[in-house]
Amino acid sequence: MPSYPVLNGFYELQRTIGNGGFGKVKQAVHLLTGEHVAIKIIDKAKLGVSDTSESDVQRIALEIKAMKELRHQYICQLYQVIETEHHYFLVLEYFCNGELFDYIVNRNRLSEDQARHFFRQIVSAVAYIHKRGYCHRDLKPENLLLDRRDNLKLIDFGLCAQPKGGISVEQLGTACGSPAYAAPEIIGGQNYRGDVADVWSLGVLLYALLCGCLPFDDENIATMYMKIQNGIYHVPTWLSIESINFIRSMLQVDPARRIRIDDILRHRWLMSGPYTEAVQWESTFNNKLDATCIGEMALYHKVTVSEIVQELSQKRYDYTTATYFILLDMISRNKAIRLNRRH
Ligand SMILES: COc1cc(O)cc(Nc2ccc(C(=O)Nc3ccccc3)c(OCCC[NH3+])c2)c1
Repeated sequence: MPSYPVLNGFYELQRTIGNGGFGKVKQAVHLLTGEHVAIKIIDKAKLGVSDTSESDVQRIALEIKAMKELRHQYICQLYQVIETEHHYFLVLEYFCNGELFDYIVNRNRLSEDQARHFFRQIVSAVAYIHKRGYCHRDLKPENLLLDRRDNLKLIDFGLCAQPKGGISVEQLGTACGSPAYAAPEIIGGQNYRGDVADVWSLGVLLYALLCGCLPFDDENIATMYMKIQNGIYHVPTWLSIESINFIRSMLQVDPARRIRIDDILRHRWLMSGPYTEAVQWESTFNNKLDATCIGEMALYHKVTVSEIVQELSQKRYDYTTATYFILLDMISRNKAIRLNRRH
C-alpha cells in the first residue's frame, strides 16, 4: 500500500473502492472522528501531457470548483482538498451501501414504486446541478451511491461539471462519459448542451431501473451507436404506458424535442403512487453553522467558538472543514460526537 506522508496523522487509508481515469478512490478513516471517508487520489503524472493536458488539469480544477459550490442532500459532499507536487487528494463523503448498479442487479429490476423513489432523488440532484449552471455528463448507476438510509447520492463530477451551453466538439474527444448512456448528439460529435444531454442519460437510467438492462446495448459498438442515433430500443410488454411515455419523452433523438428538466420535475409519472407533489430540487442544507459541532471543535482545539466560526466561514476545504462536515453528518445520524481527545 503506497503511503502519502501528507495524510499521516489525519487519515488512515484502507481498501481501494474505485478506479478511475486519473487515479483511484480509497476508503479511509478520518482520524479525529474515527469516521469513514472516501479519498479520490489523482496522480498528476497520469494527466494528459499532450495539448489536451490543459483540459485535464482544467477539468479537475472545474470539478473541484463545482463540488465546492454544490451542497445538496442527494449529492456526495466534498470535505477537503489536498494538493501536493505529485497528487490531488479529494476527501469525500463515504457511502457504505455501495452502488445503485449493484442494488438493481441484485433485484434484477425495480418495481415502479421503487424506481420512482430513486428517480425522484436523481432528478432532484440533476435539476439542482443544472440550476447552478453545471451539468454532470456521466449519469449512470455506477455514479449513484446509496447512503445508510438507502438514499441516493450522485458522485463523480470528474468528466464534466462544464458550464451550461455545451462544450466545443474538440473537447468532446477527451471525455464523453459512458457510450451506453451518452446522448446521440454527443456520440454524433455535434455541439450540444450538457444539460439537455443529461436528460437523455436520465432516460437511459430510468429504463435501467425499470428493466434491469440497458436500452442501447450491443457488443458491436458501431451497432450500439446506430441504435442510439436512431433511438431504437426494445420496449418490454410489461412496462406501464405511463412509464413508456415518460422514458420516450427523455429518449428523444432530437434534442429540441426532448423533455426539459422543469417538465420532468412535475411529470405525472413522478407525481403518482404515494407522491402528489412535484420533485423539490432546492438544497435542504442552509449556511447556518451548527453550534454543537462548533462547540466540540473549539473545546478540542482549545480555541474560542468565534475562531472556529471565522475559520469555517473561509470555506478553505481543509481538515477543519472536513471535521465540521463529518461531525454534522454524525449529528444527523443522532450519533454522539466526540473528537478523539489527545492523550
Ligand atoms: C462529488 O462526489 C464525488 C466526486 C468524485 O470526483 C468522486 C467521487 N467518488 C466516490 C465517492 C465515494 C465512493 C464510495 O463511498 N464508494 C463506496 C463505498 C462503499 C462501498 C462501495 C462503494 C466512491 O466509490 C467509488 C466507486 C463508485 N463507482 C467514489 C465522489
